Amino acid sequence: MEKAVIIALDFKDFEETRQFIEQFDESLYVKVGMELFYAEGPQIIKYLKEKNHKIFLDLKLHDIPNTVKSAMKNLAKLGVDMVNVHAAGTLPMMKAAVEGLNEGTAPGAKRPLCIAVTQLTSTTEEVMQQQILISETLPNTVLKYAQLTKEAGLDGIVCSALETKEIHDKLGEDFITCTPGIRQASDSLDDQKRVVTPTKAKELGSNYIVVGRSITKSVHPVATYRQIKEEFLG
Ligand SMILES: O=C(O)c1cc(=O)[nH]c(=O)n1[C@@H]1O[C@H](COP(=O)(O)O)[C@@H](O)[C@H]1O
Repeated sequence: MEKAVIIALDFKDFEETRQFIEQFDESLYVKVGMELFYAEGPQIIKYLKEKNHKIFLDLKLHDIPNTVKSAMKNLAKLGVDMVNVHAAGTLPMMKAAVEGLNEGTAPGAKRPLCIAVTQLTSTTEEVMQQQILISETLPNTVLKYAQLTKEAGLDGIVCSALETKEIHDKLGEDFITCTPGIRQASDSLDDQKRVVTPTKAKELGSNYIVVGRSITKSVHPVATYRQIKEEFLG
């Protein structure tokens, strides 16, 4: 199973992104989320692909099955490596997402991996129970959503590294766990709640860690990236 540090390019526009990317001379795995994609659209994907970076397009689709299917068909045409949905969209929506991706992927090309967000790493069990009105525990909710995700034919989930081990134990090592909410011990948590260090995420078996502000707001982004990569993959 592939393991990688994915850098979240949470920048306001193309220019900020270009300035960040040009500091690196190696091929990266980057994440383009709502902020950057809504500002720049497909041209940002084209730029990153031309620079030979792998791309996780994180738009967290959550709508009726027909809409998600059509949207995924269009996203597949961008030639990205990974996309995602919210598992809360339920089984029919997730199945439709995969159908759309299959239809949109060019013949002979590899369809983008598709993963589902279980519970956001900014959510605590208390908030989930009191505001989303899910009465289960958080680990049970993540597990149930992960089971539905697998049943729908997706490749894995987004969760906290805190949940990775149980997911791999129950659903197999091949089922991808992509884990944001990564912080070094000395970092500020910001809006994240279920937080893990890169070293701990490695121990717990995460396939991908997603790291944004710890790298992008660092005084030395390249050095910080290499250090996190060494901790997670080394
Ligand atoms: O799907 C995601 O990537 C995601 C899911 C989740 O549960 N939590 C989460 O933080 N993310 C994304 O991961 C990145 C984390 O950024 P930092 O908190 O700056 O490291 C952001 O781009 C979020 O949009």
